[in-house]
Amino acid sequence: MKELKKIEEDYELLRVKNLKKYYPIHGGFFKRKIGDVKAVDRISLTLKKGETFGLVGESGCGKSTAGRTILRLTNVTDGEIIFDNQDITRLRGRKLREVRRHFQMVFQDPYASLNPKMMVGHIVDEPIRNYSSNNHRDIRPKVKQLLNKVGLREEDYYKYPHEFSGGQRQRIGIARALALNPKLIVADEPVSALDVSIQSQVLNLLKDIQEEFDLTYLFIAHDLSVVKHMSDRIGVMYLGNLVEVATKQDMYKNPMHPYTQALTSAIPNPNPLRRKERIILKGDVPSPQHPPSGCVFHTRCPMAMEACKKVVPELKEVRPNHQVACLLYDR
Ligand SMILES: Nc1ncnc2c1ncn2[C@@H]1O[C@H](COP(=O)(O)OP(=O)(O)OP(=O)(O)O)[C@@H](O)[C@H]1O
Repeated sequence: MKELKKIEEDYELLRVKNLKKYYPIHGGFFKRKIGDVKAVDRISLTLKKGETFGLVGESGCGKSTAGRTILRLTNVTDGEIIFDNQDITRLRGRKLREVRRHFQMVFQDPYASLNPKMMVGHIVDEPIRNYSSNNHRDIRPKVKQLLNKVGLREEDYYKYPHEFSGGQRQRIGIARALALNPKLIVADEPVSALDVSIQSQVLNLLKDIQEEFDLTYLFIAHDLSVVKHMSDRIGVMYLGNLVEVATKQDMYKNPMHPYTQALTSAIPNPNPLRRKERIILKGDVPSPQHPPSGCVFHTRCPMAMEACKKVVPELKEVRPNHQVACLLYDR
């Protein structure tokens, strides 16, 4: 089914340019600003209509912050977000609310993200009611239809979240995300809280509804194998920076950034002839409050050169459709 997916190559639904999101740190007696957590530090990416862009990286590298900032759930520190040919970087009030109806987020934890006191039907119809004067009864048929689309039953409308398993709760979250016919969904580790046995069912559901609802996904995960299953292109993040962007095939066959090479070397390969030698990175990820100078990866990079301490590498196309931010390729 995935192979038949139609990506509108020429239509950029989203363009993010030099996006920064810093969280101020306050301290001292007067609670003055004493620094910033540089959660996202100048990332650029584009999403074509209909594609799935996988964003991977270790915990704390800024993936969720990037997703939330792109959807304008938090203010932007610097940079530019163009969605559907509209600059939404600094929209506020009514205009922001209007554009937000085209975005939805599917969260990691289906236990925490659903209001336990609300009936499933009302959880799913809430976004519609937020944007219209319809009442529950007006939209009940549509909501029941949505429940069917995500593999739940019409009777489930009248139940409460605690009556469902983790996988079913994630289906409820997905039905709610579909309620307003969004154009872009950020799925933030949507299966990592679920049993392995049901992860693929939920991933397959996400793929199926992508076709049917004409969706574009930003799919966030720390696990490269999940991203591989879902994505057309993949971006690898390290300490608030995007270090490599490539098609799924290229990213796995020919990773170019030393960080991606280390990540891909950790993926188990059942074929012994294709198994790569595991690259173990030294040290821990530095604090995003005090990121290293130059290339943020240089303190752990097995290939680091003197220049890497000083020069910030730009994300550049080094092969067709393959961008890397690394001085090794900066010729
Ligand atoms: N509201 C906030 N205030 C201050 N710092 C924050 C806030 N949200 C996130 N951070 C910090 O920003 C950095 C990036 O966090 P983020 O959650 O975006 O990373 P992540 O890659 O999604 O990690 P995880 O997979 O663990 O969710 C972390 O150092 C985190 O502590």
